[in-house]
Amino acid sequence: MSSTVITGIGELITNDPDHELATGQLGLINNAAMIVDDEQIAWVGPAGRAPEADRRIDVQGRCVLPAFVDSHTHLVYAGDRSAEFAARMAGTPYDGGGIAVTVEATRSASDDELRSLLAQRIRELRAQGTGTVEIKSGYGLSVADEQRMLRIAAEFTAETTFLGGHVVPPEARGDRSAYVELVTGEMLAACAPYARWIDVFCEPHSPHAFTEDQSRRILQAGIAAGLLPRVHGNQLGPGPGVRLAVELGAASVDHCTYLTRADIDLLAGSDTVATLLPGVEFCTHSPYPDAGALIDAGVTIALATDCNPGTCNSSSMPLMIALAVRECGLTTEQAIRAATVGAAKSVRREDIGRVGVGCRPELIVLDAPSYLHLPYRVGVPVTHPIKIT
Ligand SMILES: N=CN[C@@H](CCC(=O)O)C(=O)O
Ligand SMILES: [Zn+2]
Repeated sequence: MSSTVITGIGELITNDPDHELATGQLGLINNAAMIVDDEQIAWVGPAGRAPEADRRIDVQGRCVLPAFVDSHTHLVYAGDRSAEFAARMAGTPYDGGGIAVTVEATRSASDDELRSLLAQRIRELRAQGTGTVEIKSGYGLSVADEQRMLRIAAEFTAETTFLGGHVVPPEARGDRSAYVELVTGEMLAACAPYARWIDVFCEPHSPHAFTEDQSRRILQAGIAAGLLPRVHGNQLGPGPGVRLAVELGAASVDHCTYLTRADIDLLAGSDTVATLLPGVEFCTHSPYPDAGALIDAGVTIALATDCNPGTCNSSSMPLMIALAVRECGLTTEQAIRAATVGAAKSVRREDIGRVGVGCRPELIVLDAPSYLHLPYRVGVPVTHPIKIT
């Protein structure tokens, strides 16, 4: 096994406020170094005390942080909905209807086409600082198409999510209950071997998505099959998503655009992370969620891109940080925590999103001396993955 010392780190974000040298909520260490072996981080401390290693990377005073965790994406798809984006910028509201357009294009694509589109999207998000990524199905909506989406996604990540309950596909609209039967039966059985998570679009404000009862049935079936629940909720208006997520012990409820005081209190008393997706508000011309109210109540929040062809076709975590700071009431420190350790919690992982002994060496360096440059240099590609081997 070979070891690498990364040194010359002007600012190191550890997200470990308990480290003896760390300060603030980001667990910041100035003039830091770390030792990394092939699999994990082996030592973190001041540059002057770094042990010897086989190889040396000197980042010359730049800022190093854990790679972002993008805990909510829909990256397996074919087709293009840029015209829909243009219509929304002109005032057409989003209701989930465009999902069927992507379903048709995705069903028509071959495995190789989907794999190569996904590989390109993964390259794109890595260049923007993302390490671990969660990927959902949900544009197949037939047994075979959902299964192949997850099979292809699983070639790229361990965080795969079965989203047969995204919308009711066009051919099933005459009998919505029969579609729920399919999702909870044959489709779940075919998909569970390729998925870690189950998700549902629980949204009474969309004619295409699922009611509270249907969503509960879908999530409970997934749980019974060994999958862990997460929920798309409270995106288009107030609704039952948060309540259902907390009731079922979901790791995360995502969107949280429209929350009541009762929703915030429920989240505060639970272990469910509120995942905010401000790129969606940007791309759908919607109001931004009030992240400050969640933080004040003690709720753990995550930030993710929701990268998908309909509501946010961006894989840029730095953009989500900038939007969270500019529009959602977070400090830069809170936004970076949400994009790293908060998002890691939303996929129930402790080995990512932090820099500590035993963590995975998913690290990025900024072309900047300070993390403050992340939202400050909005739109500028300042993130670079650190290649250990
Ligand atoms: N809201 C549901 N699903 C996606 C949008 C998918 C689409 O419009 O294609 C989301 O998270 O925003
Ligand atoms: Zn989504």
